[in-house]
Amino acid sequence: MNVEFVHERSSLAALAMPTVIVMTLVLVVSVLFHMWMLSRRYVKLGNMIPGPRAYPLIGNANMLLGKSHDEIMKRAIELSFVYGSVARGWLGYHLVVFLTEPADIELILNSYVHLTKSNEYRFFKPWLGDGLLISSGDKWKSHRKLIAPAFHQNVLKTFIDVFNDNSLAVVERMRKEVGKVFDVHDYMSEVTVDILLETAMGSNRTGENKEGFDYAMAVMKMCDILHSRQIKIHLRMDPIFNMTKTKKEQERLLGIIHGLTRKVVKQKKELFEKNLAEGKLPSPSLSEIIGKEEESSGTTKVEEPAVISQGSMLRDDLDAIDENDIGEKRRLAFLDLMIETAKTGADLSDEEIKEEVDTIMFEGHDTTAAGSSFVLCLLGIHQDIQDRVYKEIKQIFGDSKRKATFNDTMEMKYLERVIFETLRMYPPVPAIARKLTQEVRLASHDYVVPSGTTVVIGTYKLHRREDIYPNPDVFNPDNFLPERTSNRHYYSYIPFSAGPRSCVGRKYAMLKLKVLLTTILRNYRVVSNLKESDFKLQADIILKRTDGFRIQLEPRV
Ligand code: HEM
Repeated sequence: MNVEFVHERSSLAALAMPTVIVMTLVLVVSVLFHMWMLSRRYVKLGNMIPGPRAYPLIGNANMLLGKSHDEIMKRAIELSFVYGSVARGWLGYHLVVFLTEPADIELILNSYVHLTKSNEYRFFKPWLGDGLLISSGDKWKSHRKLIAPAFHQNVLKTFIDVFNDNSLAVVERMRKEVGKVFDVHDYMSEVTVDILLETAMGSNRTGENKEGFDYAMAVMKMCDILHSRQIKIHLRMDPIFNMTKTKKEQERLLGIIHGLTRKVVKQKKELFEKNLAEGKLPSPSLSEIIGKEEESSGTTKVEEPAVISQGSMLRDDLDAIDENDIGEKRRLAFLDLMIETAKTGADLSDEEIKEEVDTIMFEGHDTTAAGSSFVLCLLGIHQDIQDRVYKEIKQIFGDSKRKATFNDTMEMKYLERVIFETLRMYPPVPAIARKLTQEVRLASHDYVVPSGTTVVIGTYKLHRREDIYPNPDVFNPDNFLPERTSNRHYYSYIPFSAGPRSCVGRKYAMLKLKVLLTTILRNYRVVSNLKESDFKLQADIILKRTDGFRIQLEPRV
């Protein structure tokens, strides 16, 4: 036998020995760890809930690996048919429970206990800090109470001109697309940022205002970065993300965004204080704008916990209010209202005001851009429904070219149903996630969801339940006729979430969508030769089409 060969074999064996020992040790520790985990109440309770077979250490994480976001979305929908309205998954040993039963959803969303957002929301932190969307506990409660009045209907009414002017501007910008197939989302995104710049900060990006322009661009790019952190597994991990060019770009964009928000907060505050020193009290005050009843009670109302029926939610968005009331005379951005609130004794620092403005810019942007884009795509496909919307527009405006008023928006009943139906089938926020800090016994099944679990409320799937919406995959605005909505469980329709932590901007969004969509439809017929089955949906924080929101426009004569 070759001596050299024998020597090589023995040194290989010497090397292999420790490796075998280490591997055996790892295996034994893993098995013991797995057994210990199985014996824990958390895991035992989780395993009582139906779900796909979980593997030691990885749980069901294998189902996500290497999958694109539309594949994950497709798979999640398939599994929802297998496991029903309560299902679980394991990410390693972290329990994730999916709920699509209105009674269970109510338990979570209508509670003042389950308000903590899941870890997924951490990507927003560098931008939004502790703003309303991600804060929790007492901070969230007190800020919600301070901010909700700024979204009062009387304040929103003063924004009608901003909605009109920016809608007309985007109609003009889109003229160059006439006759072509194009992605309408870019336009909807731009007009949304423009409107938010004016209504949230009292700023704009027209003419000389380069800062406003850079800010708008930075908001749009930051949204793209947040999306890519959701989609790309490696970017989800902070240590890896921190080494990428995207992180550097994020820092640059946040420099622009925070720089402008801070500057505007400072300027507006100085102006407010100067006026105050000169005895020029803001008139009317915020409490005068939103009505005497709140002022006299000494507190401002937090939005009602949503125990109202769906039918009344439709009315809630458009309460009849006199066109010539005090609010019309004084248009203030959300930022001004927050400065005023802070100056009248509320505990709201400059940095906190900045965080809330940033939050409104983020939450108000992508959601409404996606919502309006979906409406236009669906109207392009369903010409009969577009004709009915146009007939309603003609009844309201006749042949006049005048701008929409608040009262006009109250007449847009059919369009309202079209928007609600679009948000049913394509909810811009397709899922809501909470981290449980207390265990919950579900209403629909005899399961206890342990504390520490991530609960995912599957809005998209809930909105397509056949027992709630017959023919759920058919676009039918009549699903929102008052006689149909009045018999439905309130928590069976939650595009804006519901309960104490519902969307603070929902009335703003509905009003803006109505003005924007009617302005577009008064000028163009929307055409599409696609079918809804062609839509490639992306499972993300915001529901979008990966194939683009492609439509065509024909000028109306
Ligand atoms: C179609 C448009 C919109 C949809 C579908 C929508 C949907 C939602 C949903 C589902 C939530 C709850 C998120 C969660 O709990 O994780 C939410 C929260 C929020 N939305 Fe909207 N939103 C829209 C427009 C807006 C607009 C225009 C604004 C502001 C101008 C806004 C501001 C907010 C804020 C500040 C929160 C956090 C509320 C809190 O936690 O107390 N949203 N939105």
